[in-house]
Amino acid sequence: MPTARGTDRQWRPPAVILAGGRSSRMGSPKAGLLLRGRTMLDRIIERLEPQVESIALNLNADPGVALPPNLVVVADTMPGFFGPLAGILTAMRHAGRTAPAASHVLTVPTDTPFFPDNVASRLVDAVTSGEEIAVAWSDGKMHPLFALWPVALADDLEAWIRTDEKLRVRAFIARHRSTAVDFPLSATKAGPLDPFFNINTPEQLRQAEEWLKRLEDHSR
Ligand SMILES: Nc1nc2c(ncn2[C@@H]2O[C@H](COP(=O)(O)OP(=O)(O)OP(=O)(O)O)[C@@H](O)[C@H]2O)c(=O)[nH]1
Ligand SMILES: [Mg+2]
Repeated sequence: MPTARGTDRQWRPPAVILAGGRSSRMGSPKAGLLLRGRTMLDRIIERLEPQVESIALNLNADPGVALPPNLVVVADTMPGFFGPLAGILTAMRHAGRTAPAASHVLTVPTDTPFFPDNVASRLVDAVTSGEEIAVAWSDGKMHPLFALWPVALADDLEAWIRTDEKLRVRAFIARHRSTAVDFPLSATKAGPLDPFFNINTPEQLRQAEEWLKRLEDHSR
């Protein structure tokens, strides 16, 4: 079974980009936001593509931007905006359908454009069984949407979404075997950058623009 460490170190997981939320703090869909002239989605795909076997986009509304023509789009299997866990469930179901040999599926949110270029391989290396979740950390914080999810947990997750009131990703992780994978701050010419810098608001978009400007200025 192409699972992980011990069986196939080169294994690349299927991946799903999570863009199914309402973007209420930002006010417009985050996948289509421009960051120094390129969409967040383009930036995420470019970084993710070399790391994974396949990419699908989880989306529940108009992204507000033209999508790459070959990109597979999957809406939540449980409609109703149940939050990120609904996107994770959709990712598990999608992988179960399209990559039946895969033990795990990787999720990456659409609003974190500087994520590490080895996030997939480090998470894959960390799991020791088909039942274990691997989740990214940096700077003492968990980033629960950067995780490798056992596809076999889909039915359990669906039942949890139907019954739990808070629907917190961390609480779901806590119910299962998981392993934490710590990532260092990225050493850039403009100083240390948390690779999981997350853009939820117009102010954070401005800060990300500022980062990119500094990085580009320093590389000249
Ligand atoms: N599939 C799905 N994904 C969701 C849902 N709600 C949030 N997400 C995803 O979860 C991740 C983190 O969510 P937030 O950063 O809070 O994004 P959001 O909910 O769109 O934004 P806010 O409305 O401002 O909270 C993003 O990648 C979202 O796309 C949902 O109901 N369904
Ligand atoms: Mg939200």
